Amino acid sequence: MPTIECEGLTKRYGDVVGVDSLSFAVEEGEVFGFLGPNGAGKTTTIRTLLGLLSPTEGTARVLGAEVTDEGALIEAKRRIGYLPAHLGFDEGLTGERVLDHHAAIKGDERRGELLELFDPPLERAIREYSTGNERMLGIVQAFMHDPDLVIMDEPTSGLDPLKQERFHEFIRAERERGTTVFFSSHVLSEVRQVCDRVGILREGRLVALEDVDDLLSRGGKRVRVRLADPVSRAAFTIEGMVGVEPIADGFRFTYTGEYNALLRHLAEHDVIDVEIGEPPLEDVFMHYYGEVDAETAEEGAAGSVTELEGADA
Ligand SMILES: Nc1ncnc2c1ncn2[C@@H]1O[C@H](COP(=O)(O)OP(=O)(O)OP(=O)(O)O)[C@@H](O)[C@H]1O
Repeated sequence: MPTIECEGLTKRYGDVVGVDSLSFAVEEGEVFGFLGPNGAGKTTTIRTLLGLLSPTEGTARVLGAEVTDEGALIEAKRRIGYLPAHLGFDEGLTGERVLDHHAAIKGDERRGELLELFDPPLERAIREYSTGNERMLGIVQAFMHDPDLVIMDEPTSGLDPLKQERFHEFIRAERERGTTVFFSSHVLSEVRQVCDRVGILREGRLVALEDVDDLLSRGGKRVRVRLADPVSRAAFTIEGMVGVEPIADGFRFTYTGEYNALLRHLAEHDVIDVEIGEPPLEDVFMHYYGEVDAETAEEGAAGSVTELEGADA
């Protein structure tokens, strides 16, 4: 049984579509990243999964509980940790009281261990907290009852780079412990670092659902080459090169073809320098984020170089 399962999940706010016909499953032990531009429907999905919004159509189950079955969902939520985008803690309480309150409701298996990694000033009132402190308190709260599933809405927003890295390490360790993690993000590098799979949402629809490794391997390589002799872009471009841009003494492009073909091609030129870098995950994501329709994006997901090129333009 998948830990999260949506079938045709649709949420409308009057005439506004929040999410439209979402179908996907998150398996036990997976770390799943949910990406999409502003207004794509990430928060709507998360709030629906937690029973805070009711679906207009379709179904969703978390830990086997239908989200519309209040009794079953209350039971399931004992085993779920939730970190909302807007934390909404009671401003007058100290951090300690917030955690004590949570402990009384859901339990407290791991507070000490978590506070060693994320250390908000527990003795101070929430109104005195910085954004990052509040986020850290939220992380401790989401994990302290040792849940089987943790759902987080943009968990690293407001954390400084050091704390973000600590959070990523922590999530990797959680994965080893077998915790299922579902989180939304705008941060591509964090998804690449910690997720097994990613779903990309655009205008309420799921436009991609795949392994991060597949996404990366299909993304090609970023290449930058400097040449001793001038050559026109048209003459230099071969199959598999995407978004070829002139730079001083050469070109930069994404390469999705066979390595040998590229090396043979480069050997025909007088090469001063060549750099072959990271797969351009950002390009792939920008393709989904950009102003193309969802149908086109799906073709791009199947590996169409032309579509990726179109998105670069
Ligand atoms: N309470 C509401 N009433 C009306 N429309 C809403 C409401 N909440 C969300 N929406 C709309 O639903 C769509 C999806 O919004 P949602 O907040 O789920 O997106 P998101 O992907 O979480 O965005 P962000 O990255 O900006 O947080 C948007 O068009 C938004 O304006």
